[in-house]
Amino acid sequence: MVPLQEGRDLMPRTLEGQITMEKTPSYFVTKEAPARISSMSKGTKLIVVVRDPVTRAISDYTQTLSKKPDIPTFESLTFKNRTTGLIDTSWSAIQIGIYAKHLENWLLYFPIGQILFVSGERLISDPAGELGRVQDFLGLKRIITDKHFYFNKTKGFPCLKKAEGSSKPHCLGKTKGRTHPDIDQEVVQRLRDFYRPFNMKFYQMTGQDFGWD
Ligand SMILES: Nc1ncnc2c1ncn2[C@@H]1O[C@H](COP(=O)(O)OS(=O)(=O)O)[C@@H](OP(=O)(O)O)[C@H]1O
Repeated sequence: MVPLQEGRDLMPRTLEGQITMEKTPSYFVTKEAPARISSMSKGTKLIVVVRDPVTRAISDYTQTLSKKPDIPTFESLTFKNRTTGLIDTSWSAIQIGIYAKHLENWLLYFPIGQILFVSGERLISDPAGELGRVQDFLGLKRIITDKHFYFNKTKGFPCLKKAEGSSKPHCLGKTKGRTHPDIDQEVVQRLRDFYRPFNMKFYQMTGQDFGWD
């Protein structure tokens, strides 16, 4: 994360009728981020894309594995002690998915109405619907609709019919939508049990049921 003044200097000036956006996934889990952003601009609207924390952890691991193929297995990193089933909550892949805990930190500085939670699952199954919510939240006209997307069977994900400034279709790159390794189902179940209470708390805090169970 860049220091506040530097971060502000890097941001372009926002004129009347413009919206300045900044995307840094790690902000949601960075302890100092809410205070820093709030002191820069209290009215900032925040958008967080969340997905099932178990799939998120496996996705995170898959990304690391692609860069460092020699890391231990997902199963061995998950536990502090496999025999007792004690989960290693200090492993970032696990820690990041405890959304309720991170959200508590943001609610010290921002009202819940200023944060939009986008479902990662619906972003795939109904991209236009989810982007409709984003446009409404930002006070924009619903310009992006169903017409802008098609389902790419090879990629297995929705893609844009036409990329901005181009007449060609555009999918996200090779690093998005990687095949995940098969994980021991017992470990997956243990993680489901671990996250359940945090997920319930998160649904309660956001007033949204993300259907992760
Ligand atoms: N349209 C489309 N195409 C490809 N991928 C899609 C799409 N929509 C959502 N996703 C999901 O986005 C996941 C990658 O996002 P990340 O959060 O890792 O992105 S980022 O690196 O933090 O910017 C990526 O996770 P993985 O499947 O684990 O790669 C996808 O599940």
